[in-house]
Amino acid sequence: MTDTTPTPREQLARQLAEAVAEALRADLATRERALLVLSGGSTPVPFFQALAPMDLPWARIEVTLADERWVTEDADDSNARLVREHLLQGPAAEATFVPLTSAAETPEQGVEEVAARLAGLAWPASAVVLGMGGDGHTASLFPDSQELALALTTEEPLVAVRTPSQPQARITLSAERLHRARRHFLHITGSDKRDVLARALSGDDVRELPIRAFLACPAAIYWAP
Ligand SMILES: O=C(O)[C@H](O)[C@@H](O)[C@H](O)[C@H](O)COP(=O)(O)O
Repeated sequence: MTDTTPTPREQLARQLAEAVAEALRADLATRERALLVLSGGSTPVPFFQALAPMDLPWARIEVTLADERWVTEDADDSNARLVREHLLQGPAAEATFVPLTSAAETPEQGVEEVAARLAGLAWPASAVVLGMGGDGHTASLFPDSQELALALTTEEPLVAVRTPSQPQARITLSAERLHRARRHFLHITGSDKRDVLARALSGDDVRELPIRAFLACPAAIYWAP
């Protein structure tokens, strides 16, 4: 007899999907369109898979990314590919997805075009779902990035980011634009990230642990072992 009890991480993904769906429904009760900002990486996949089949007016929902690696959409490490493969399936395929890359060689060359693309979306976002790396980064706001100070202070929506800890050039929503949301969710799993979160909650230096810029938005923390 196979055990069908969901794991803590599967339960977490489902609870987060229900909370995000509820946020979208609430906003769409009074607005024509709603915007959802998602992070990439590995953690969100079960969340995307739990959200995709939900009964939502997907044709009125816009989806974009908190950040992206500056790679083609068919690359293994493309966040756009992750969203298309795990979220924009079935009912959710009706959503409007706005990727953060262009045909430009570099994010520095592409940032203006992508910013123009974002301008027409339904800001403030209904929800921003953030992840977190072991170094306390979120989106592509990395402690070892020379663009971190700019990304934390600029009024511009997007920043091109290069950082020694990452193999690819990246583009990220700025802290200002990530804050332009009605709700923030932090989706993390495992004991290592729990310990990083504990450190982040016990200090104030955002440059040391950039996730700190979003812990008092307020943020709903979705963590499972
Ligand atoms: O492009 C990315 O990689 C994400 O947007 C990034 O900010 C992610 O949320 C963290 O790196 C955690 O990634 P994992 O979920 O893979 O640990």
